[in-house]
Amino acid sequence: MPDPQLPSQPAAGDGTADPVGPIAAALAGPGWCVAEAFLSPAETGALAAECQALWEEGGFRHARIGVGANLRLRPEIRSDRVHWIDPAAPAPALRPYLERIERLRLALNESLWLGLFEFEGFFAVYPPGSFYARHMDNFEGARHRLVTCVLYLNGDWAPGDGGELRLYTDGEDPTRRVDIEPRGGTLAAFLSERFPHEVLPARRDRLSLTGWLRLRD
Ligand SMILES: O=C(O)CCC(=O)C(=O)O
Ligand SMILES: [Fe+2]
Repeated sequence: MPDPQLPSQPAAGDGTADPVGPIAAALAGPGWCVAEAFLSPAETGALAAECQALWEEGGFRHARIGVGANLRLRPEIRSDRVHWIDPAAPAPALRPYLERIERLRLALNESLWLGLFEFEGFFAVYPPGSFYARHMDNFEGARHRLVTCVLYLNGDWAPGDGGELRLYTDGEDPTRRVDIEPRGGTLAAFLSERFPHEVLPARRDRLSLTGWLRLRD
């Protein structure tokens, strides 16, 4: 099996490398990948500042799980806070990311015939001690999310800070897993239906932009 850990790449915005092709290839192969420097430090910093400003305005709420009438607060399962993005009016800081995700959507539709229709996503903040227990991204009764994309926004995340994304690479065997550090500018992408995952407790505020390429309702 090819190594799904993509090599560290130059900033995608500097014209020397485009991460979209390798990510699409990794999703078609092992089904998951980690792309460092998916955004440049400046682009990542602008998103972190946007996230911080929304937080200070009181724009976040406790994340819930489930769908429709079954949406529930379950802090014993997840304790992050979220702010959903309005795709019709994205903040300027979101544009470089949304542009790259749109190209990934088109590349996946071309290579894998996934029929991905749109992106939905939210800023997430995991305050110290918060986590998200092992889960799948599609809740009962809704199977529209095909590709999970998580972009990390803390420019100075260090190994002792916790908050790793633990991805179970073989759903049958819980010992087969990778822990992905949430370092600013890194994108973790995986097929939503294939990989259970969890977020280990963060020891400091952990900022991210989580979203899905999904089918039409
Ligand atoms: O932040 C992460 O690393 C993953 C978040 C997640 O699994 C989710 O929001 O469904
Ligand atoms: Fe998830």
